[in-house]
Amino acid sequence: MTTPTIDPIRLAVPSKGHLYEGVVEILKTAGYKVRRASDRQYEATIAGHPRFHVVFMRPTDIVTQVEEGRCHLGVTGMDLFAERAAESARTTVVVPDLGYGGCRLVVAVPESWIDVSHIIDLVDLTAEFKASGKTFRVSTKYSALTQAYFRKWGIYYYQLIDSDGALELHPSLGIADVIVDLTSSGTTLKDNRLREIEGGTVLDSASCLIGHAPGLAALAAEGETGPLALLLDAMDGVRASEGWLHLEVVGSPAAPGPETAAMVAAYLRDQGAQHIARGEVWDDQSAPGWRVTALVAAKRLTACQRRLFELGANRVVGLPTRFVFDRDGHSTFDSLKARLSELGERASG
Ligand SMILES: Nc1ncnc2c1ncn2[C@@H]1O[C@H](COP(=O)(O)OP(=O)(O)OP(=O)(O)O)[C@@H](O)[C@H]1O
Ligand SMILES: O=P(O)(O)OC[C@H]1O[C@H](OP(=O)(O)OP(=O)(O)O)[C@H](O)[C@@H]1O
Repeated sequence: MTTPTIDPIRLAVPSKGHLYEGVVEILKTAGYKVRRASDRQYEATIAGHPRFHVVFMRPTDIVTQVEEGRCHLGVTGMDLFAERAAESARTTVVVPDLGYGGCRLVVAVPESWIDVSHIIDLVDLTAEFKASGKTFRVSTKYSALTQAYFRKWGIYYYQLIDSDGALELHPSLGIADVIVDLTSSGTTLKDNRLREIEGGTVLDSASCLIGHAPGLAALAAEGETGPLALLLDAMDGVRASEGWLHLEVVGSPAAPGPETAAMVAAYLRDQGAQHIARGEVWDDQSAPGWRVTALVAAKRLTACQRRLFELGANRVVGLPTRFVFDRDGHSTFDSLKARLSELGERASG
């Protein structure tokens, strides 16, 4: 008798660039360490998770391969998903923002265009170009998003120049009048004497996790202990823990226990701490004391510690958190499962 082979779960990860390291780090923290020998290796396994098979691709190709079902899951930019597959019934967004790769798709004009400060100014300008027999040219890699955005603002008279990179050079070279491109720090626009205009943000983007709906439906059917649920739960736990420390404040036995602990808890609440709990403890001499635990934003702890000592703390410890699971927290797997079953019902009925 032959053992039935189980198909691998194919996860597509950007091979390099802005979106690569963030996901590899999230996966590693979640307990899914990608074993990749070199950055020229385009396939990898995940230690301890033999069902997963990682393939490295360009972020644009990831959208296509997930759409076509060759990959169950893929990490890409929301900008690329929105441009290519937003209306696809087969691709679904599993996690819209993985917490890195943030950038915006914006309309940028030459700095010298002092009369153009708002997107609405392009309505008249493009009409003027047309009236004088000129073509208003817009360079972009995002023609679908640009067209939809311009239509929304009533901008109709322009020609798209499709291009693959270094668009910021196009206005000064006379290839285009304006560009629609990504920005994050703003340095590239500034260094090329371009600027954003008000109302000119076409899209806010971040790294996202997308999936092939029919493939995911089969995996979701394996339930809460199946590999899809375990991966998504682990990623939820990691993302919920990001930026938080597990704080332990231990109080002097000399300070009146319950009252001091209550004051410390109230102070931490004011500082935005979460999941605050307090209780009685005994030191190794059996002297009674108190303890407050909480989740506190890592960036706030240093500024809090002096006040905690003033209130009666003896020791303040901030421990790194790796996973945070909260009974009322968002479950990506549960909401995905609900969405997939809705899609399934719609398709069958
Ligand atoms: N400046 C930026 N800061 C953060 N994220 C960015 C930035 N620029 C682009 N991104 C994100 O990274 C994605 C592109 O990734 P990257 O440029 O690394 O790969 P690529 O598409 O293979 O690049 P190229 O086509 O230029 O070779 C974009 O679609 C966007 O989601
Ligand atoms: O606002 P900034 O922080 O300056 O970032 C913006 C730049 O980042 C991206 O380019 P990328 O580095 O991906 O190079 P590319 O030209 O190959 O796309 C984007 O296309 C911009 O050119």
